[in-house]
Amino acid sequence: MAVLEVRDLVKEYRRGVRANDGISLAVSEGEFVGLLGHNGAGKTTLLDQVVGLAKPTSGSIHVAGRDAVAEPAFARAACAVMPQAQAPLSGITPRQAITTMARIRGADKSRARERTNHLLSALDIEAWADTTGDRLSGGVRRLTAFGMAVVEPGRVVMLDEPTNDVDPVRRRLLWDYIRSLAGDGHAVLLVTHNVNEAERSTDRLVILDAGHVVAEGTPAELRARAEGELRLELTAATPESPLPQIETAGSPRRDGRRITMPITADHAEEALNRAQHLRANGDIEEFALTPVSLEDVYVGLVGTGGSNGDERAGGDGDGTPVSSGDEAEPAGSLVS
Ligand SMILES: Nc1ncnc2c1ncn2[C@@H]1O[C@H](COP(=O)(O)OP(=O)(O)OP(=O)(O)O)[C@@H](O)[C@H]1O
Repeated sequence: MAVLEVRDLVKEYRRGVRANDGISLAVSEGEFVGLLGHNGAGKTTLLDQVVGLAKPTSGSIHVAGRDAVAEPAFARAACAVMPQAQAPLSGITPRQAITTMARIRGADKSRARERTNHLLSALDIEAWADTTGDRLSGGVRRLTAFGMAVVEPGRVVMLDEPTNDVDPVRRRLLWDYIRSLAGDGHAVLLVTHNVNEAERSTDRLVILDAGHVVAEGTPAELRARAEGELRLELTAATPESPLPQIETAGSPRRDGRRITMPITADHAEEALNRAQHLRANGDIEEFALTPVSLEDVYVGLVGTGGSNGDERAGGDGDGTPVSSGDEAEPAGSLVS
């Protein structure tokens, strides 16, 4: 059953910025959904509207079957939110901040203490439990904010970039904890720019571009949209070196000396042989053949992003697509 249901949501800010432009999505009990999108795609605006911090221009939001726009107090009680901005922790410690949030959200003293200890341990921040906020690192502040949000989680848990500033080891603890929240039946909606981590942990992903949902599905479903199952990454001898003659499953992309080519599994062996030959000739320095990642699909869908689409590079965030222009050949052809 969908605990969070958003339909045709439009949010137009005063100066005419259409931050959400007809978004529909649903998150069910026990489901972990990742929300991806470029800077300014409208992710935070969506979360803000669910808990009444911004009012929709049109469309509807239901939390546990109730109209969240008409009943913002209910929505706030039913949703745990970790905002994007750092929590104001000056003069208070992680232990005090998390315990206080537990009390605000209805826990009695002993439960608040127990939940706080559990979170400090699960996130491995016990060493800083009694250090005041102004002396905490950015990562520990972020983990404290996460603890504050989920100490008494509510039926919906919404997290806006919780892993920012967090070290790789604790980031894993954080992802595991978020996964366990879904395992306990909470509906989890998580905003992130970390496509690879989202791919590993979430049940489903929703990709936003300029206020629209441009794709949604399980990580495997989204990966299946890619051209070819593999990527051949080559480092050319010089930025001017011609594109190597290799049969591709789509348009190669180029970023200086770095060239990325979509390859089908059927052509993998041929592509490797060709790359080895080019390296022996000194035409390329190195190469690697890797399975297609969700990041490849994501970059193909939203590119560098931009609220009016002007900044799009035709599908590549860090490289220049060479599907048109002098060096280009149509997808699926032998490029030279
Ligand atoms: N209070 C506001 N008034 C006017 N425009 C706003 C306001 N808040 C956000 N915007 C604009 O709405 C658009 C969407 O912003 P939003 O913060 O929702 O994006 P986002 O996807 O969360 O971005 P990021 O990944 O950078 O956090 C942007 O163009 C932003 O400048």
